[in-house]
Amino acid sequence: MRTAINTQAKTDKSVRREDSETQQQSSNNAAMVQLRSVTKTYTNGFDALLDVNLEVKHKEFVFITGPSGSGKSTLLKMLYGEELPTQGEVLIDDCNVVALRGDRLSLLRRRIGIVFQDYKLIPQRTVAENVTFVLQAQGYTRKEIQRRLEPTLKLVGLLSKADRFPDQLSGGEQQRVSIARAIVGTPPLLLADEPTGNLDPDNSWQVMQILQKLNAFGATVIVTTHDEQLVRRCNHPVVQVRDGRLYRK
Ligand SMILES: Nc1ncnc2c1ncn2[C@@H]1O[C@H](COP(=O)(O)OP(=O)(O)OP(=O)(O)O)[C@@H](O)[C@H]1O
Repeated sequence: MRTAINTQAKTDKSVRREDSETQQQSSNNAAMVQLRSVTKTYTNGFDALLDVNLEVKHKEFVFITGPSGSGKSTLLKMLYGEELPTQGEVLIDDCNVVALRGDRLSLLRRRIGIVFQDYKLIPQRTVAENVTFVLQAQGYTRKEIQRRLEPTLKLVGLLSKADRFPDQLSGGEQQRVSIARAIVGTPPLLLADEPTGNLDPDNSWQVMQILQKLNAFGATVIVTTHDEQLVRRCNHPVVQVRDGRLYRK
């Protein structure tokens, strides 16, 4: 198991623009994600994470487990800059998330795909539109968007449902749309926060198989889950969060 819970020296590089270039440059042994002595205290004084250290290497697949309220979502939120640590450093590919603002934070976020438990699809938009609207906002050409859309929908098994609206899909299908949206920009890092929390065992397994396939293609994948059975079924490193501290299982 390459996942290490440790402390390392400080580095801060600028966000690199080209995903594919960065992926090629990254060796398997380089850290994709590092938390260094991270504490998160919410404004009400609650310590959600306490002096936490974590390292996830490029191309690893790691589960984050732990009881409800233990700090799993807080940990993921800090990786994409939704929450800032009260103390410590959060590094993505050696880039200090805490120091980023504006465009540089937006560029970093383009390199991170995020999947949520509740899908967060736009009801008035079709599957294809839900998957591609971020690319449109980022200024991709129509040709490039089309080039990316078809293989992405194929990968999640929804090519035939590109013109459906979210309320015409099952929960499992909606979650697969949200995975397609997260990966259509080919981010090297994929974060999934309880992606199977609303799904039955069959759909959960389907989602896990897609995430594992993306990992086999080279993405670093971090998944939070309560589902011990699912964790046991997959052979990936597990980090448990308990009372704001991390434990390797
Ligand atoms: N904005 C906030 N302000 C204050 N406390 C918060 C805030 N967000 C989360 N918390 C608290 O921090 C703790 C960790 O929350 P977090 O959502 O990270 O837990 P979790 O492990 O993801 O839980 P679950 O599995 O139920 O989603 C909880 O006790 C929660 O109540």
